[in-house]
Amino acid sequence: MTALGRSRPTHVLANAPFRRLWMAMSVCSLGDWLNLLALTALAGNLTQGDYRVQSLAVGGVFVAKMLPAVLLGPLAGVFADRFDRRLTMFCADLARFAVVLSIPFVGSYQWLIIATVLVECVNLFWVPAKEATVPNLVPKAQLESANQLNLLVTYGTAPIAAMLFAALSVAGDLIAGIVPFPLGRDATGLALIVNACAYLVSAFLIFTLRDIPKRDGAISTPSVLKQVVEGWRFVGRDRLVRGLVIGMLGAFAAGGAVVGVAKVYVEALGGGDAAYGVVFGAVFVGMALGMFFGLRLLRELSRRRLFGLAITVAGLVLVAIALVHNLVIVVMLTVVLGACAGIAWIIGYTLIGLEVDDAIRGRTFSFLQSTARVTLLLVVSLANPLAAIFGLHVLALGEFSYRFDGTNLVLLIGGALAVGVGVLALRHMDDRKGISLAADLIAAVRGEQFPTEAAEHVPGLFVAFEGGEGSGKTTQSRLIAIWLRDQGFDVVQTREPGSTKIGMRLRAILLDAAERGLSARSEALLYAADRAEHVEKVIRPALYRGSLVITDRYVDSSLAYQGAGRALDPKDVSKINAWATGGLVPHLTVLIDTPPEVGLTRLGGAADRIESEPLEFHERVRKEFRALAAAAPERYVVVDGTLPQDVITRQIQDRIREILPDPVPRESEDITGTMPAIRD
Ligand SMILES: Nc1ncnc2c1ncn2[C@@H]1O[C@H](COP(=O)(O)OP(=O)(O)O)[C@@H](O)[C@H]1O
Ligand SMILES: Cc1cn([C@H]2C[C@H](O)[C@@H](COP(=O)(O)OP(=O)(O)O)O2)c(=O)[nH]c1=O
Repeated sequence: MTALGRSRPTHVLANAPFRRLWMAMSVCSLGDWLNLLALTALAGNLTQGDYRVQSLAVGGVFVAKMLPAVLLGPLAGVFADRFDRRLTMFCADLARFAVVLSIPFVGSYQWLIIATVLVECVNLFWVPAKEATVPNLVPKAQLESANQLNLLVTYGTAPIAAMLFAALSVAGDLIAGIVPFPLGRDATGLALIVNACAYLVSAFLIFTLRDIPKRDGAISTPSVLKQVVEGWRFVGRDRLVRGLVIGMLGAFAAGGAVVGVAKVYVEALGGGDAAYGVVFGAVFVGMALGMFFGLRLLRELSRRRLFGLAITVAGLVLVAIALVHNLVIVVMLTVVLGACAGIAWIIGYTLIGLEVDDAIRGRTFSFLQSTARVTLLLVVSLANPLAAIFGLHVLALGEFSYRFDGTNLVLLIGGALAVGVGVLALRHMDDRKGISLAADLIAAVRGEQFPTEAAEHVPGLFVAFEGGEGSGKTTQSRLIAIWLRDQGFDVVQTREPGSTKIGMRLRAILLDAAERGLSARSEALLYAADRAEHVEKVIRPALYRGSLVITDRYVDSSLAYQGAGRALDPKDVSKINAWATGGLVPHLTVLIDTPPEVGLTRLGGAADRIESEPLEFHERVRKEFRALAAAAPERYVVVDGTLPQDVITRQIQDRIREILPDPVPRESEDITGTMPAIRD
């Protein structure tokens, strides 16, 4: 999406030859979608009567449409390379025109399938020739915009084609009512004629496009299967990407299930070809709505959570579609389904763009595209045969009878799968563990941000040490960490600022005594930035491994030093820190309360930027620490820092002992059975 800002796609269209090619592509895309709709509808109409035969017939069209690309794709790429591209595209368009036009005139299912395979074989020449031509017509800097426009017409024409198909069906029925319709058995003939004409228009546009060079460089069309296998090797390694890819494919499959069985399903509900067009279009209209408006909705919800949620809801909606036998409700639900799938796609794409390393981003995208094709092929080619095998059942419940057929079953399975994938994605990539989804959702609906994390829900144990300069935090946190390790706990001892790579740089800026000009606000933001890194890279991962995390300073330091010390609004400091930490609160905070006169005299070496603040500053800091502890005594232990070290240590140990988990987690006790428990 960022590319839109860099070079507007309209600039590419200012380029006359590309504009002409783009128009040809648009017309062809519209024709392709119309073709898919008309052929599946015609296949269904030609085999009306037997439910199983009809399901298989519609499924056959999908298989005939997809198989040539999978089997012959790479081969055709090599051939397409040897011919003049303009001539290739021109002849391909003429051939497609002739073959598509013949379908309604012949009007038999066998010819429909043969013609479909022929058209797809011709497409195998047209598509690589077009792909190879675009870089010749467009300067490199605008290639990305050109590809976006390309994508826009590839999918953007689908709802237009669906609506056109519905309109043509109605018009066809009307004409057939007045004069017996001569072409084919029904109104799909009209759609196929329009489809054939679209290819003819494209042929004309291409013919007049003299700028297409004969050939230039090789066209490479790697095998789809090879792309998938190789892509997974890179993509499968990363947990986040794995979650995203599985989720996006789940969303894709859910949409595919509806598209695959829509014709037979709509007919079972009493709808004709026009209704089929409407349901088909509803998926794409919903998708477009989801992509454009979905992200504005629930702006405050974590994107990763919204992603999983959208897929889960899509699954539930699909289940409802499977069970409700009312065409109007089904169309409305289909729009919702499309919207959920659209939201999932756009979040997935954006997250991959933002969070996946540069080095594997390109591969991830191309992996996704090729896997999406294979998924779609599998879903649509399995959906109809599965529906056919299951056949038609009518459940009689007293006076009521409930129809449940193969398409219902397919939609039900698709829905259940999507729910499973959605829940998996929610679990796999949750960035707000410990906060219930419901609480998060309610907050997001109200427009509130980041409800505080209830510390009890985080696995592991999180203890923070706080206090003024020289109060003895470092000494005590070290002693406590040793004591805990001795008991068999996995302990991560860390501190702020500066426990991450970025944090070390921030620390250098923050504590450099020469850095006098730093404003209070930027100081607060830099400490928060360090904390955000610290939480994401060190603390959270350790807690979720079940470790005990001991940190020397945390949010309270910012509230005390920046809030009270620098006199910033405590609410603001609290808010940026809640954002930075995702609301992570320690289970226990140990405050070592030492008067600044005492603490400051303990320090050796040159004073850093903060240490060299006047005494009143440190007094304010101390007061704030004590106020924070007094406000939530259950989460604090306050010890007198002037006491001898060993006395302080014992006091802290006594308090921590109360909240220590069992060193051997219950699950592993179950597994290990008779293994002795770990003692000293
Ligand atoms: N309870 C105590 N009594 C006296 N000196 C102490 C005590 N605790 C720590 N010290 C000493 O004070 C100095 C600062 O302690 P340190 O743990 O580094 O404080 P902080 O991390 O809070 O700045 C160290 O030299 C340490 O040995
Ligand atoms: C974490 C944090 C530290 N600070 C200050 C307090 C300390 O003077 C300094 C941290 O330096 P450090 O050398 O770690 O001091 P200490 O041993 O006392 O912890 O940064 C803030 O002002 N805000 C914060 O949020």
